[in-house]
Amino acid sequence: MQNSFSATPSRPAMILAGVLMLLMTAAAALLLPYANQPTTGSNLRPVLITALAVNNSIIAYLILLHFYVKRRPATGLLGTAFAYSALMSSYQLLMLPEVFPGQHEMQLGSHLSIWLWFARLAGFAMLIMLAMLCLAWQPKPPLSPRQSSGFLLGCLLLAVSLIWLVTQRLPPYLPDLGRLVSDQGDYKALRDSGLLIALLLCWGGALLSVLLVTRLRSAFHCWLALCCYGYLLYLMLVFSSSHRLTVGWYASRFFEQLAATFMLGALLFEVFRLQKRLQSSYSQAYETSIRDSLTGLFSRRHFDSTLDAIRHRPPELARPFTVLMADIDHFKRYNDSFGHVQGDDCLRRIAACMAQQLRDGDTLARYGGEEFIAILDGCDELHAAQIAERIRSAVEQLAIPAASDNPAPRPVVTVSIGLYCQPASPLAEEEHQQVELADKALYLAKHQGRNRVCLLPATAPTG
Ligand SMILES: Nc1nc2c(ncn2[C@@H]2O[C@H](COP(=O)(O)OP(=O)(O)OP(=O)(O)O)[C@@H](O)[C@H]2O)c(=O)[nH]1
Repeated sequence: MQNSFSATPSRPAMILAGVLMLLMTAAAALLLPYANQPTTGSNLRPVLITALAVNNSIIAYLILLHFYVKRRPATGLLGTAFAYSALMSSYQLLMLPEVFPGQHEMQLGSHLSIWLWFARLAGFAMLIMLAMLCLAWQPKPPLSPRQSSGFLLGCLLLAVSLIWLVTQRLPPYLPDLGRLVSDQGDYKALRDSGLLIALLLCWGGALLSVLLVTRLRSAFHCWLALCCYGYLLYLMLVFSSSHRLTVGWYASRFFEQLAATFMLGALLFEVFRLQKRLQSSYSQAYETSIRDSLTGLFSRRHFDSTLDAIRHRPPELARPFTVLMADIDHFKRYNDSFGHVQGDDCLRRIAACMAQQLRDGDTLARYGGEEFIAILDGCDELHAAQIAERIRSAVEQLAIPAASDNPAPRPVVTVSIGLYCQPASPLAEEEHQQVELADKALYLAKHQGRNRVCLLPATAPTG
């Protein structure tokens, strides 16, 4: 069930839902004494039913999309409940005399009008209860993609057949409901007929099933419960007034709209939350993909793409840059003496030390094994040599004890550094040639006795 709408309600969300529930109750209680007061307002029935149909269609669409992702049958049924309500509202709208005044066959008689209203509300509540029942018995693994397509089709068929049954098949067999509402909009008789009690029981059942099955463990279910509560207040206000277009009549419609608005708000919030989660997972995945897991420096792949971007920038933005390649001296001996775990620690300390010596805009990466590489953008030979010397000296000053068989004069871990400075007007044109040249400089540094910086002149042959 938690997988269906996963976010546990946060404290502020619970408080907001609680406050809204209290406000709704207080507003309904305040309005009750004036429920029968007539208003001078015009008949907004078509507008209100249109709003309801649109809102419920969007809600159904969003829930069914959620079902398509999570493939939980209960979610499919819940979407069906809202789709049913939306379709029934649309049907009711098309039949209103105010919408097609000339089309007599389209106009609702009181009999059909009451029946459609009753069937929409009762069917909606029962479908919510069915969804909750399904949630309580829901099998743990979600449906397979094929099963979920079949289930979705089944759900839509269920909604459409229910509507067909309600609108086309059942009306001739129903007792005459027309007498329950007079032409002047007096529905006192409807109030006393037992239909309202039946609707109250349906929505009470729906609210109870949401509370019992979900125990409000997710934010979405909190709002679903509030939606059911909104429908209960709606029915109470219908109960307390006896005429159309009275304060109670308008207030009841307001609560019905409010119930739909809560659901829409909750679903849009789910979408927003999902987008936020997606964004943060993407950022996390991207960060992981460009980082070396041991040292936290950039990965070789990221270095390559950065170098590529620098190499291909437009000529008007071209400026010199330096490729710096550093390699820990006699690291094999270090590993052999102290073991790989301590070797890893040594790599991490040297990586952090090197990163400290560079500017924010420089790209420092682990090139592989005990080799590091950096791009010092906008850095000419003079500055690059100073920075490289600073790095070399900082690593030496870390004073990490070297292996006992290290032939260096000072028994600490050191690095050799090779530099290649690329002037603004390129000498080395081929892909990765700057790296090859920096590697060549590093080889020279090793050859000349290690723990030193060697710079390959930019005028060196590029072959
Ligand atoms: N602990 C540890 N060792 C690594 C890692 N990657 C590479 N190495 C070790 O680094 C050592 C590199 O050895 P060599 O390529 O012979 O170079 P060197 O001993 O540093 O000698 P010079 O470079 O010539 O000074 C090998 O022993 C590798 O096992 C790593 O991630 N962790």
